[in-house]
Amino acid sequence: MPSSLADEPVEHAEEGEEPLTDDEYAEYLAELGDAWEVVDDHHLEASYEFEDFAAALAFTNDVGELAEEEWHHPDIHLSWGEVGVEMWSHDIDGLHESDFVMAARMDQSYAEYGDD
Ligand SMILES: C[C@H](O)[C@H](O)[C@H]1CNC2=NC(N)=NC(=O)C2=N1
Repeated sequence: MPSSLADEPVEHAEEGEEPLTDDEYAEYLAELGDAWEVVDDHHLEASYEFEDFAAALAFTNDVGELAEEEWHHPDIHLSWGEVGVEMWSHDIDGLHESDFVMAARMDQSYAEYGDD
């Protein structure tokens, strides 16, 4: 069973490394949930929906803990019932495999907020 993207380590971009091109990131994007899209070949963007503000805040905190653990941080927009996320590698001002790993980890976390 091939390892899923979420199981990959978050390895930061090397100094001077080029951002991924659309051909290079296509395979990673295909492994992410439907919430994600690439914007301007620069960053990943997703919007996750929740039943209320409290659930959206809890997810925001989960993402924040993940970001601190991996030292790889998204921009997060918290609203009532919705969390918007943007993910890219500041060091190379573009996309790196680590951004897709983080997005896959966020999808995994979101799966725990089922519509029960
Ligand atoms: C100043 C701090 O070390 C840098 O911002 C680290 C931590 N978090 C980061 N997060 C993201 N998304 N990209 C980075 O290059 C990055 N580098």
